[in-house]
Amino acid sequence: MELFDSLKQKISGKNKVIVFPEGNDIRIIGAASRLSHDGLVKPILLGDPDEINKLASEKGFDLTGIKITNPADAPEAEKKELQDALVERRKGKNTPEQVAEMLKDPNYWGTMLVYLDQADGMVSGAVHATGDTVRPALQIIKTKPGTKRIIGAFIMQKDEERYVFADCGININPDEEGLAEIAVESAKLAKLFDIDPKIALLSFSTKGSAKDDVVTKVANATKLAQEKAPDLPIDGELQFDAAFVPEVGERKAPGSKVAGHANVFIFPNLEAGNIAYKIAQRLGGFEAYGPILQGLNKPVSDLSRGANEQDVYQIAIITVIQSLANESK
Ligand SMILES: CC(C)(COP(=O)(O)OP(=O)(O)OC[C@H]1O[C@@H](n2cnc3c(N)ncnc32)[C@H](O)[C@@H]1OP(=O)(O)O)[C@@H](O)C(=O)NCCC(=O)NCCS
Ligand SMILES: CC(=O)OP(=O)(O)O
Repeated sequence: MELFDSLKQKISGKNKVIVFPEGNDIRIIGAASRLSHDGLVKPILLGDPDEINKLASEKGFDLTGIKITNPADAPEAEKKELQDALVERRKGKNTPEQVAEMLKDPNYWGTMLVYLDQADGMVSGAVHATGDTVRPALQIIKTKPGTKRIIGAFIMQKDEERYVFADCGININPDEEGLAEIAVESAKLAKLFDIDPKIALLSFSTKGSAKDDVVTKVANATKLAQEKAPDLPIDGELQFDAAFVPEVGERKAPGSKVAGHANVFIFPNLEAGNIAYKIAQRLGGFEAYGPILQGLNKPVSDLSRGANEQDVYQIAIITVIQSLANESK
C-alpha cells in the first residue's frame, strides 16, 4: 500500500487536533480544509478570521469543522490562562513582561495550546524559519525523558524506495555523542515508517581511507552508536557510494552488514544533511517528508518555506502519527 494511504488509515477517525499558527497562508488554509474534509485532523487555524475566510472563499476552500482563533483578539481569560502557564514554565528564564511579548508570536501561542493539551500537535514553518518555529517547542514542550536533543529527519521516498536522512534540520555541528544519538533515534523513526533500518554514518572517508578530525568524529560516533544499540546494524565511517551501492560497499568495506544496503543515512553535520536532502528532492525527484522532529514530549513539525499545500497536508498526517506513537508508549 502507498505510504500515505497506510498512514491515513491509521489516523482516520482519531480526531486529533492540530494547530497551524500560520493560518493566514493559503497553503495552510488549503491543507487544513482537505484534512478536515477527509476526516483526518481537527485543525485550529491561528490568524485573522476575516482574512482567512476571504482567502478561503476566493479559492473555494470549505472551512467546515475548522476552528479559527485570533490570538491578537482572544478573550482576556484565554490570554491570561496561556500567559500564567508560560510564566510558570519559563520561571527563572523569562520575566512576565517577556512572556507577554512572546505570546504575540503565533508560534508561542500554538506551542502553548499543545503544551496545555488543547491541541495534540502543531505544524508551522511555511512562513517562519526553522529556528523561530522550533525554539518555542524546545523551551516549552522540551525533550522526552532520556533524550538530550531533538533531531530533524526526513523520510525520502521515490516509487518503492524509502530512506531516512538525518540530521537535516536542527543540530548544526553535533559532537560524537550527538551523532550517535541521531543515528539511534533515526532508526526508531525508520521503524515507524516500515523501514527495516540499516544505518550508515556518512563521511568523505570509508574505514580510514582518509585521515582528519572530522573523519575520526564519525568513526567514534559509530562506535558509540553501536554500544548504545548493539542489536541494530550500524556502520561507519562510510562514503555514500560505499553505503548505498552493493559492489562498492563490498570493495570498500568488505564484511560490513550495512555497506551497500544502507537505508538510514546519518550526515556528519547540518550542512551536509540539509544540502543532501534538497539535492535528492530537487535533482533526484524524491519526495522529502520533513523535517520530522524527533525527541519532543509532544509533536511539533517544521515545514520548509518551500513547502506546497500537499507538503503541509502530509506533514500534518505525520504529526498525528507521532502523537499516536507517543500514546502507545
Ligand atoms: C534549533 C536552534 C534554533 C536552537 O538554537 P537557539 O534557539 O539559539 O538555542 P538556544 O541555545 O538559545 O536554546 C534555546 C532553548 O532550546 C534548547 N535547545 C537548543 N537546541 C536544542 C536541541 N537540539 N534539542 C533540544 N533542546 C535544544 C536549549 O536548551 C534552550 O532551552 P532553555 O531556554 O529552556 O534553556 C538552532 O540549533 C538552529 O538554528 N539550528 C539550525 C536550524 C536551521 O536553520 N535549519 C536549516 C533549515 S531546516
Ligand atoms: C528544512 C529546511 O531546509 O527549511 P527551510 O527551507 O525553510 O530553510
